[in-house]
Amino acid sequence: MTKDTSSTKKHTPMMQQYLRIKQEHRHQLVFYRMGDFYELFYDDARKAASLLDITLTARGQSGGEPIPMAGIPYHAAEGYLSRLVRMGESVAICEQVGDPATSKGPVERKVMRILTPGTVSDEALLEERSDNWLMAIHSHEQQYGLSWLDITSGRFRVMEVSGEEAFLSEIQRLGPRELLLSEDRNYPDSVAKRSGVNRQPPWCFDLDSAKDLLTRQFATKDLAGFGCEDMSVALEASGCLLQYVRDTQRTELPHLRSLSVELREDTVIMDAASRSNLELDINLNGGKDNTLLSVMDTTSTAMGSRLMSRWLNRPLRNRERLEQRQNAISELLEQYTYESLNPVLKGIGDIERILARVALRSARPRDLARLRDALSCLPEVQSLLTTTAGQLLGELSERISVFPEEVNLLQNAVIENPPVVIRDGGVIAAGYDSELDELRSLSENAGGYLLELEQREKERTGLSTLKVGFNRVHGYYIELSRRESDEAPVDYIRRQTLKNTERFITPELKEFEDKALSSKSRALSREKALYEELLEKLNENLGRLQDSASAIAELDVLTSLTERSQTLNLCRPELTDKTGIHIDEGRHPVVEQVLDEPFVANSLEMNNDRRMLVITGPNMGGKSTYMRQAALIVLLAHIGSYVPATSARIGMVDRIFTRIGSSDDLAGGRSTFMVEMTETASILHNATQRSLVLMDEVGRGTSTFDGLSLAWACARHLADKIKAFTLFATHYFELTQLPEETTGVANVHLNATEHGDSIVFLHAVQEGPASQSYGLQVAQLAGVPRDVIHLAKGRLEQLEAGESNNSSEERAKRKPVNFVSPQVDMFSRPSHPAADRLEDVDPDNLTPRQALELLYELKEMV
Ligand SMILES: Nc1ncnc2c1ncn2[C@@H]1O[C@H](COP(=O)(O)OP(=O)(O)OP(=O)(O)O)[C@@H](O)[C@H]1O
Repeated sequence: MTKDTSSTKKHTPMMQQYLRIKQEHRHQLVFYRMGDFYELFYDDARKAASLLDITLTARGQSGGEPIPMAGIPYHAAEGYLSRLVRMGESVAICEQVGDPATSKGPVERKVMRILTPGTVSDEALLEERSDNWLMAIHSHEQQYGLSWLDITSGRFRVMEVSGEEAFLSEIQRLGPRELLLSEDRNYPDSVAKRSGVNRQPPWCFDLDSAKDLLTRQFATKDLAGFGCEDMSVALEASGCLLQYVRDTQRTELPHLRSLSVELREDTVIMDAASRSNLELDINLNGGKDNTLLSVMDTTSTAMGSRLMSRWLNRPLRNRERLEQRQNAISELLEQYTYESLNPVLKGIGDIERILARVALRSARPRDLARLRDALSCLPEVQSLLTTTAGQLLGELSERISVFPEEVNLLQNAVIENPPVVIRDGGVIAAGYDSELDELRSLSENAGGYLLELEQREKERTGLSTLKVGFNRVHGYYIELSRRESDEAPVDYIRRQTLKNTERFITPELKEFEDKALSSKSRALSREKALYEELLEKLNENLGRLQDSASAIAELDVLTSLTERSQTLNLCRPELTDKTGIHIDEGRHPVVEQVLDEPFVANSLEMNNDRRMLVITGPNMGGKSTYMRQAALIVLLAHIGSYVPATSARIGMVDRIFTRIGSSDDLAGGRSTFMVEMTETASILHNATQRSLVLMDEVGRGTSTFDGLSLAWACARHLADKIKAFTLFATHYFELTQLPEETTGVANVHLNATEHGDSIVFLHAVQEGPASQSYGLQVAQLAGVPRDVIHLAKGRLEQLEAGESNNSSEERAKRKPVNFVSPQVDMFSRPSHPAADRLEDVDPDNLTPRQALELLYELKEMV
């Protein structure tokens, strides 16, 4: 805060009040209510002006300085709030609670609502198809505790991970909207500088307070039942998170009913880079189209769509569970139940979030109308599922209850199409409450009474211009033209003089006004009380309602997967605990959808004798597509989905790694090559025999020899030491020698043919290495000027001639050396010192790092 706000002493009384409130809400923008405006002052004003592009002005002076101010009209506040929250800002809304008429000094004000990106539950402030995670993190050395909650569903999770990479990958998986970090911990910029980061004092992460808070929330003796009793770092994070939610919501949180532990080992692990490379729900440009989710998600409800996204981001390794999902799909397919389920599910909508708002007592009238319509659909879902025999569908059907009492209650209590807010009433149906009906009839019958009064007064006074009217400021009145106003009877008391008319009130009209207005306001408060009571009644069954909602969401995802399997012609993959991947005529689920021409299906065979495929072929030939389709098929199999192939047998994998494409991480201070090597290092450290690894053009970002050497060393390490299932696409033709050097490696290539001067890509995968590289033809296709192509052709011919002159005979003489691949074995000439150095090396006992260092050493020698 700037110096002009540091002392409250010299400030005006109003500013003193503001500064007191601001002191308690230092991390939030304070919206301070002033009549019809919310005003922001000092730094808040500067920030809001720049974020919202509104005028920064000044409101008088206080403490001897002008007060910077930015104002927002009260009626337009929602739009501005939503923009701020989307930008990751938190806002404290401070209302006038005192009566201006009786206040001495500034009207009493109080913060009534706190909006933060991770705790909003208002529909207008949320993205319908994304989870809205609030996350807290704590750490001790390399042990990280994560706790995350979606207040709009009550989903509350914890996890502990070791090591920064795992920690970063989980944050990327969940993409929290708001992140609570301790003030005394340092985290990498990708975490600490995210939008929505909120630093909390270290004592908020106290373990004992956390346990106390959590057991009170769940009304349990301890946390043993949740399986997280010993996860102290994660519990410290959970405690901070729960306290934060309590502070911002200022209401009970009955929909937070349990805390679940997530274990990384249960899932197919993907690091942050692999996840984004595969474009699961966000494409490489940051958009949402052309992603796996965009193709697979035809769910009928937003809660289903959010679950689908969670499934894709967290593939499972539990084969039994996955087979249950497959069985559910095949059952839905066989019975065509999915076609009948779709429209019913659409009618149910997003009850998960509605129920959360019911729990938070912030449900709007339309939420209740939607809940009423949704609950009325549940019996139909149940009857559609009665014929199922499968385990999972059976389980879901059991979890979906019917709620005749709640439907009845809502049908009787709420009108068919209620208004957006309860503020002005008109929500509770007639006939639901006799007291409300009576109060309403009093105020509604006013019209008839007033007409009768007008008629009566006209007759009594004989004045023809006499009219009875109502005005919001002055209330009821009798109006006479100026001309006739002098003839008003004595009991007419003058209320207001207008240009052409005079307005009066009579004792009778005043008495009626009091009664009518009071009955109106009494009806309104009665209605609000009934509304609260309604929410209360719905909350009595909250647990069962939430269970039904989550089962419906799961059914929705399964129905969507079923529809997709039919429409996209997918097949049921066989899942096995044996290692290996066998895919017949596989397709890339996303590329297939966007191509105008037919997609060329390709098979893939990987087994213990064929663990690495070196993939060559021209640029644009389809190497990346082929590799990604393998990963996406494996991933889809691990969510229980059918896959784009004619048949598939997938050995369960533990991790999927991708080193694909490169982009600079300039903001993070890393060059393309550095990014590439960091990702490669992570793969070499973490891949196992059960991992699927995609390596696309490793080493491209540096000089040819460096790059080739690196690519080669990585490939050897993956093939010889790790024995991971690896697809290795490369333009380094020298790597096609790998199958001769080591076991378990095979060559495949993407084919293309020359057509005159041009090239035709056939996109079919064939055994063996590619025969040539077609780089110049592709450049020509891409529109590189003819002169440049011509120049390049000349240079290529020179290079090729030079190479064949000096190496054809020598090459023949060279015996294959285990360590260096044919084109880099320039060091193996007997007279060279590098050759002696190589003599000392045992290639089988080299770590990748040693191999790289050795290569650099050798390079220095020549
Ligand atoms: N199997 C296929 N069937 C039809 N079209 C395909 C197929 N595979 C790839 N394509 C088309 O070819 C384009 C290029 O594919 P891809 O990016 O996989 O080539 P690449 O060999 O990795 O190229 P580069 O070496 O330049 O990275 C794709 O965008 C797609 O339009």
